[in-house]
Amino acid sequence: MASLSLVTLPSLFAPNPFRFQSQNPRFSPLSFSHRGLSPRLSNGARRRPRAAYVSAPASDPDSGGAAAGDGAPAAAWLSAANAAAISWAVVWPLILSHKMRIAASLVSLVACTTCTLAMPLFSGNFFEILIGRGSESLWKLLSKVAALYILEPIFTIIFVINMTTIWEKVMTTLRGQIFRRILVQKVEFFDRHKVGELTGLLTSDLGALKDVVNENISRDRGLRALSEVIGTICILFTLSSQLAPVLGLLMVSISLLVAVFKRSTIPIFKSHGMVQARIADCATETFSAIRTVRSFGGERRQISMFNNLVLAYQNSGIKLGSLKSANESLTRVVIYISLLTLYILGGSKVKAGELSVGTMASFIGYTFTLTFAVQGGVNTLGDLRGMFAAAERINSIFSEMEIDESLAYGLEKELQQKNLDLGLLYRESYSEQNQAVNIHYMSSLKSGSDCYSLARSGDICLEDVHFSYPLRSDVEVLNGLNLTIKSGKITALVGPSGAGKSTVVQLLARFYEPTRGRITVAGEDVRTFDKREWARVVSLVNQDPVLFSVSVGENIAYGLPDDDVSKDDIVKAAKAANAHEFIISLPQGYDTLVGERGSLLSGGQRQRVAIARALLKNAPILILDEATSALDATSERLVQEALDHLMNGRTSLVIAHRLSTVQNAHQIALCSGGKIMELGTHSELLAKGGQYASLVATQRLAFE
Ligand SMILES: Nc1ncnc2c1ncn2[C@@H]1O[C@H](COP(=O)(O)OP(=O)(O)OP(=O)(O)O)[C@@H](O)[C@H]1O
Repeated sequence: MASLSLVTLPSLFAPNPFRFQSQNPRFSPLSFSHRGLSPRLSNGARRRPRAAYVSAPASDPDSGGAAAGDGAPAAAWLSAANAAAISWAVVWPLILSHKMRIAASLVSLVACTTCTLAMPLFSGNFFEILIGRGSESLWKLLSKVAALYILEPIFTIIFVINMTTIWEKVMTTLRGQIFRRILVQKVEFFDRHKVGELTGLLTSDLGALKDVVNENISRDRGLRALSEVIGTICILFTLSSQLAPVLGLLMVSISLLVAVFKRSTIPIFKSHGMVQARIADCATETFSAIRTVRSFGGERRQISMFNNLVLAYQNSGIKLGSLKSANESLTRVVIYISLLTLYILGGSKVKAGELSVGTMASFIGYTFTLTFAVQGGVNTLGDLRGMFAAAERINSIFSEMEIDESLAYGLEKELQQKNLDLGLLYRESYSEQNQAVNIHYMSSLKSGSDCYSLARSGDICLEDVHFSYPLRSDVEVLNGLNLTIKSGKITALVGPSGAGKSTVVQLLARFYEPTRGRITVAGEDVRTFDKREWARVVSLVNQDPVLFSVSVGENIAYGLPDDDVSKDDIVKAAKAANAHEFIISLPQGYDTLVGERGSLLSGGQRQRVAIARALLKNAPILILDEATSALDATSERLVQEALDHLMNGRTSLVIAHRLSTVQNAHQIALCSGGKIMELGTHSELLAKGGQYASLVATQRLAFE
């Protein structure tokens, strides 16, 4: 992923040039950049900044990834909307794209296995020479052994490097794919799944997939174990068809033992893993709620909770250890019994002159090779089981996924305009027919400039809007809401708690779409615009704006996440938002980090940074959802001034509980029971003596 690289221009900022550095790699998923595009002018056109203070993401993750086969056009995601995220059909083409490395891996695998399997044979010859029966000289044999000792590690290195590289690349692509597929899901998907669940999917579940190769490329594991088992059995039957079955029996019993062990430990492993996860949960919850813990004196309770979990973890760990040691001992017993049988049978054959001492010695060597290889192979099977379980978990989450088509297609269209050949990850599902459907869908979407000019000049109308949240589809939150938000004017939306005001905001921001009715701008249904374009024309500032844990400057620049933003533009926006003064008083000015979710700033400061971000975005439609409700009088005044500046000339919808803050709005709409019950100016509604008037009375506001 590209990190947010920042261009500094010493000539512009001398003598103390600002040095923005990407402090937080988590910021980097800002993807699909418009590198080189510049902030919009008021007419929607783009302007190139004089100097890029905060640049767009340094490299487009998709273009960068495309080289590694990493990247999927949104249309391809769509065509694969119901395809499993992890399946052979997905993974196999990714593996096959590294043909040279696969060939190198296979050749080196055969070569290093041959070296390994040749060693017991040479040991046998060694003993033959020692007892004077060998046909070659000792030094010649020893030089062959030395050559094996040199070659085996070299082939092993080639095998391990190639296998690791192939799998790392495949996993990088899969991670990118899954992240993108999550990112274009409908908002309700994020209502349904916890953040921890989704991050777990990208980290531990995909980690299990990654480990299956990383942990099985060593000797006696995975493919090497398999090739050693096959090779050893062939050699043994060639050496002695009578003794080979003894070792065959040994192999079967060890496999059974390890398999039984693995099965018996599954529940303990599971509970061990679960307790581990609960320990992590407990620690995260305690530390993130440390102020609540302190204020309630809850330290003892948290300590005892943690101790109980650690104790449970210890007990399951000890149980696992005991089972492991039992398995080890049993394996050894089986090896010893086999060796004893081999000594008895083989010894008598050597004595009778039916078997050479060298062959007998080789057999003993192969006993160990086979044992370890079989044991390793069974362990690999266990890991594979874990991998399939992880893939199943990932696929089960994906099976519920519903791609936000309008967002994905918008993204696809943008990428196509940039002539980005991303390579298709879901080739098998990206048929010509799919492409035709996608192109048709995309061409029916209105262009970005249409969207911008309509949003600048047209009224927004909510026409007979009905809505239920997908997770509570039986409860109708909005039922037939009609409202016209006039272009360039301020409309206030007020009403009792739970009336549906924030829901209107969510629909206007198109986080959700109405279940019935429509929202139009200048008469055009907003669904005819792709969501990326729509997002550019709507600015949303709410009560608790989320800042990223990067610097103040970068947070403001996020108003235009795909553009190179100049320092001048950032400062201008900050000044207009009444934020410049406090920003320059911070230790590193615009370079000061704001902490997780902006926790190192006060509520009012966060709010003003968010307003500066919205000012930089310069969107024609503005939505303020309780933007000043959490502030004290001084902050509120500063923020209100900034908001007045922001609202100037824009189509604004303001939601406020404190009616004093909206009395000057051009029109006030009273929402109740999912409908607009009253509409007019403050004085008109007061004169009407309805619900608004009684709300005003309740708040004891002496307006006139
Ligand atoms: N994501 C959601 N999923 C399901 N129901 C929701 C969701 N968000 C809100 N609701 C429900 O929708 C109804 C309207 O909520 P909404 O937040 O729009 O009210 P509001 O008028 O903004 O209230 P307040 O003034 O208290 O913020 C409430 O009953 C709420 O429980």
